[in-house]
Amino acid sequence: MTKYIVQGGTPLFGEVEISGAKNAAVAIIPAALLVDGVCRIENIPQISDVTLCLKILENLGANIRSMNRHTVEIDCRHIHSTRTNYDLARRIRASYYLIGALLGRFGQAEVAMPGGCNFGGVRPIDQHVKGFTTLGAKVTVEGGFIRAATETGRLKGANVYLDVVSVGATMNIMMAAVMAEGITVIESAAKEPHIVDLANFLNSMGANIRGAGTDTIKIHGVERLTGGSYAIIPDQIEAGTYMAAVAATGGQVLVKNIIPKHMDCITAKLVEMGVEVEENEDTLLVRRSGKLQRTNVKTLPYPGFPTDMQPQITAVLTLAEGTSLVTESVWSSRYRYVDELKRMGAKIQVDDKTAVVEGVEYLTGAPIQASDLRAGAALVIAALAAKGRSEITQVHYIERGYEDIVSKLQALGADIQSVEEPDINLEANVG
Ligand SMILES: CC(=O)N[C@H]1[C@@H](OP(=O)(O)OP(=O)(O)OC[C@H]2O[C@@H](n3ccc(=O)[nH]c3=O)[C@H](O)[C@@H]2O)O[C@H](CO)[C@@H](O)[C@@H]1O
Ligand SMILES: C=C(OP(=O)(O)O)C(=O)O
Repeated sequence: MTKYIVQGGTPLFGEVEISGAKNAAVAIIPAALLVDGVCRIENIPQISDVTLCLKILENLGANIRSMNRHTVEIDCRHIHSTRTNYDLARRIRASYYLIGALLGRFGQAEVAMPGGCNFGGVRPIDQHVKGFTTLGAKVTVEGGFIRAATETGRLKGANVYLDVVSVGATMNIMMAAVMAEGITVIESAAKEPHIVDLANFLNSMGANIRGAGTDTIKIHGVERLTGGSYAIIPDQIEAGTYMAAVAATGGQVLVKNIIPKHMDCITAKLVEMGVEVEENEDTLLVRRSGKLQRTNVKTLPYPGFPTDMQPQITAVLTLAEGTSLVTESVWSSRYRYVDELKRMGAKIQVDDKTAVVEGVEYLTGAPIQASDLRAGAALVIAALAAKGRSEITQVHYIERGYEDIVSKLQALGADIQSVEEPDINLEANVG
């Protein structure tokens, strides 16, 4: 079992380089299945979700060459199966993209029901299914697999009106439609930066997608996608997490390799809280010396405040002067980390979708456990700011989405170590 040991209370100083975006990478890698050629993908983050995505593709017959730590070449010219490995696919949320990609290229797909972060509520995929069926596929669930297939081997372009703004459904339907016959229009589409990134990737391989980043996306089906080279955008949420860490601990950090526009929704909130943020071409200088001020935060689809930053900003608000309200409006529930923050002395009351956060003078280190990826990030932030020692367990969740988080924080002066410990066998101690 790996755990992080954090001795908190040290302000962060220095520079941090942001990696490629997880939620773009986990879509673009499956999208390589649509390409009848070699895709060179650069700025791939070294995280466990990416490793899994690559393994799933390899099992389907993709030839994957690692060119360097952040660049892979994926050759999907000789895919031999449209049925994914059950145990691999069920472990990540993004495995749902394999359905759109396989269906779009081969007219059929069999993929395990997706996993991913468990926020304590449901994570439906009905809008994905609605999109596939509107394009002419039959979708069933059998033996834990989602099976999607067309009668003719090729989907037919159509208008898809999403009932909820869904990142996953928007990207999945885009993948399925890229080689469909005719034109597909996705209405009420999500607008996150990774949606634009996926469209740019597919267009660079020969697709014809217009309007990504707006709520109407138009896709002219093409016959074939060929190879090319593409670099993934920087991770908005990883960058936001380091910004939040500086806000919590104090100090000054240059956050490098970012797209400032993508950060506006996060920067604006931190500035309201008294954090100074200086924007340059592809960096943000983040500084906090005075007291943190209270604010209210409501998560919304892009360009609103991202739900994937909600736990991290809440961790910062536990140390702000006054009472803040945090409202989660994307997911029905995403507060499993709150009990862990309370172990550190945070004062938070959750009532349905709203957390009432009463700022405290300081947090104290404690043994705490990550319950999902961003919950884990929030605990790291709290532990860095807290007085004393924290032990964070279940850090494999954190490593799903943060490349080298321990060494990046150490380079900023944080006292954080990753340690391996044998699992405790409770049964062996009985009697
Ligand atoms: C791999 C990946 O990119 N994961 C991100 C993606 O998840 P994911 O794609 O699962 O999230 P969605 O944008 O689809 O979900 C948004 C909302 O729509 C609802 N919904 C979604 C699909 C559907 O078929 N039916 C339905 O009702 C969900 O319950 C949720 O309330 O976007 C979320 C919202 O920004 C992020 O938190 C996740 O980090
Ligand atoms: C919830 C997240 O990821 P996933 O959808 O892959 O579980 C996330 O990135 O915060």
